[in-house]
Amino acid sequence: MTRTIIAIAGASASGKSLFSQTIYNELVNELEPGAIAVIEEDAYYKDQSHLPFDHRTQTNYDHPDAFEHELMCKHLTQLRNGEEVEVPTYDYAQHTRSDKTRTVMPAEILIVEGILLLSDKALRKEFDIKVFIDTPLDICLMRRMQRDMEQRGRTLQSVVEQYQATVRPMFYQFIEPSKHNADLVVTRGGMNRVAIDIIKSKIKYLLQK
Ligand SMILES: Nc1ncnc2c1ncn2[C@@H]1O[C@H](COP(=O)(O)OP(=O)(O)O)[C@@H](O)[C@H]1O
Ligand SMILES: O=c1ccn([C@@H]2O[C@H](COP(=O)(O)O)[C@@H](O)[C@H]2O)c(=O)[nH]1
Repeated sequence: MTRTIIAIAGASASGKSLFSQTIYNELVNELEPGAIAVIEEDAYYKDQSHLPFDHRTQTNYDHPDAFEHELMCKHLTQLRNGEEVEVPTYDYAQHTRSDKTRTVMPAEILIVEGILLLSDKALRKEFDIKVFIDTPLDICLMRRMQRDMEQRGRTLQSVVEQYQATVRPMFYQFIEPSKHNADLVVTRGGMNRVAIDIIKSKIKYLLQK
């Protein structure tokens, strides 16, 4: 069986999750059970439970070193080879992994979404289709403020400070340059109906082959 791994990369709050989840939700009931799955790069943030909470708030979460990309690569290889994997789960409010894992079965179509997927050479080799969600950074910041305060237990001050200290500089150092590794660059992210339909058509085509 040929399996296809699709990477959806882009800035924080650019709409990667919305784009990925829209494709997944619109296809999941149409396809054979288990044909499609989604994995988040955020699940592979390093475990920091050995560090005091104050130290964890100081981590640069937008630098590649914050992730266990080796484990992610290993899991993608296992999934491609037809093996199930235990994906970690991440707690944004506690800034560390939770003690639960999520079992992911080897789907024919695997969508992977995350900020630094296209900046890592080893990870890039795992992807058959590479998409970059290209959303202006000021719009990402507005969305991130709202989302992080509502869903990730953050204050406005902490979002702004982190944005200036790491999120913005790391975007220019790592994420934006990685756009050139993409096969497709998508504007308007999760609301780009044409782009969503193109990826859906490609997935259906691959599953018919
Ligand atoms: N095109 C869009 N228009 C309006 N809101 C959007 C759009 N794309 C994403 N959002 C919202 O912005 C927030 C961040 O989007 P999300 O998909 O979680 O970003 P990412 O996964 O890139 O961090 C979410 O609350 C989401 O619903
Ligand atoms: O403990 C953490 C872990 C991550 N972050 C921020 O999350 C984003 C990546 O997630 P998206 O869903 O793509 O926005 C990244 O920019 C980190 O800064 C965090 O704040 N705290």
